[in-house]
Amino acid sequence: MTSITILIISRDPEIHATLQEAMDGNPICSPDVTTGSKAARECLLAQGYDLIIIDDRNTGPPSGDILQEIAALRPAPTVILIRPEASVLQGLLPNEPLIHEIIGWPPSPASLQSCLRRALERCLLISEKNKLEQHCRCHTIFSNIAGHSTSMKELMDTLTSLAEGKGSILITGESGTGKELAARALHSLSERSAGPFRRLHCPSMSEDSLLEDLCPSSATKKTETSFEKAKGGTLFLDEIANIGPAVQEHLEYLMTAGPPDTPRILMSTNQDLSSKTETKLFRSSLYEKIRAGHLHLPPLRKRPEDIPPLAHYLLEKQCHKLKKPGKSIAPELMKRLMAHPWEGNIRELENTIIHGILFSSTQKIGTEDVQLSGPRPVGPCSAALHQANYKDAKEEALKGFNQIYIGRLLKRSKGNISLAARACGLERQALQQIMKRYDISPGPYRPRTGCEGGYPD
Ligand SMILES: Nc1ncnc2c1ncn2[C@@H]1O[C@H](COP(=O)(O)OP(=O)(O)OP(=O)(O)O)[C@@H](O)[C@H]1O
Repeated sequence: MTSITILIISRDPEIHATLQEAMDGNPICSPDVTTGSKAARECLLAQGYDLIIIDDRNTGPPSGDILQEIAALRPAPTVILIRPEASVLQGLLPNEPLIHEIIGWPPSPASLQSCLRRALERCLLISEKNKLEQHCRCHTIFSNIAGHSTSMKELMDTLTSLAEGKGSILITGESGTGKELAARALHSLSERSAGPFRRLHCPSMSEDSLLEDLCPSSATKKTETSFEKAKGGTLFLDEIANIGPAVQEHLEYLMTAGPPDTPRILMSTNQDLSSKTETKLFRSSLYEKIRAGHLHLPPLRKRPEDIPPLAHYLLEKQCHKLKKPGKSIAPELMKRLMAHPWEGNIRELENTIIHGILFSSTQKIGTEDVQLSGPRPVGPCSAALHQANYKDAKEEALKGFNQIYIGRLLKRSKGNISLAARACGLERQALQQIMKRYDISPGPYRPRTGCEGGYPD
């Protein structure tokens, strides 16, 4: 049976007793009682409530501060306000939209019963609606996550239960294992799913701007900080391993004593934070806090049984995205995919599939349509290179690598730069810059007439 969590905020023991008596015998009620605003705040931080009853009789204007904090809670609770009897009739209250029922005190037993009944019915309906929405969300979210190995099933279970909590979560795993996908799933499955999801890519920000962005408000920043934009939702700090000491300290403050409207904080890393704490590069007190909620994504090579479902899922997804007719994977290619070590994990698999879609000329993608072993290292062993200084030798090796690698891409794309860029996971402009730097022209790879199957850029 659904149980309704209730918080009664009142200094008056008579109110506690009367309300508890009115609810007595109702098995769905489990009221917590608190006497002052400070204790109430602690309760609100610790858990979510379906129903909050606030005694507002002796405090002048209706408890503005606490009401403001309640207004920021997600999901929004049902709120009952207890007022001195006379003031019930005194027009609208400043926070009227937040308040669902007002009880004039002392109430008649009948009016108290009916007010509580209405509020509890409302809470039950909201809880049923939330459950249904959660069920639909799970279905949609999990249909975007492929893989049915035992480790993937365990991962889904951990993800679902972590999503239901309120604490911060650390997502670890090698590059390309799906950490960002997991962060988005955690947000979508959480009770904050209606709120915003903001991602901060830590390595691409300076310590100062990261610090500024993590502030509830910042005098120096003209635009809203990411913290503000993520209020009521989730803030995802991607790649936190190298954040500076000041950011680490502020993060720890947010996680321990941040304001109640602090967004839920998710973090990711592909590094070993525990060894970073040993070398004092990462605050051990922060590490202890963030690893309390931990989700680890195993590398693809440790779950080869996930490769076929992932390959099929990514094939369908990318054919749709690239507006290509449905294709299939030849059995020989699937065998090669299963045997490949996938150091770049699912992102590498996805890029391989994109390559196959773009370069296969039939409906079936075969081994000849993909590049699994990557280009062979070029030139570094030549005698001439060994005589050059390090900088020149490196530049020469890079030139050779780029000419062969990009040359092969352009050959396959018949000189089409956009297509070549997409196949290797670069932006068109970035590929063009590299081509310019290493003096690579698409001309020789283009068909001689405009109608020999070349693609317009
Ligand atoms: N289980 C999965 N099912 C379907 N697609 C997946 C799965 N895991 C990852 N992907 C896809 O693989 C790609 C890489 O995933 P993502 O960006 O989440 O990895 P990451 O671990 O955050 O990578 P990085 O550390 O390099 O930032 C994305 O396109 C993502 O949608």
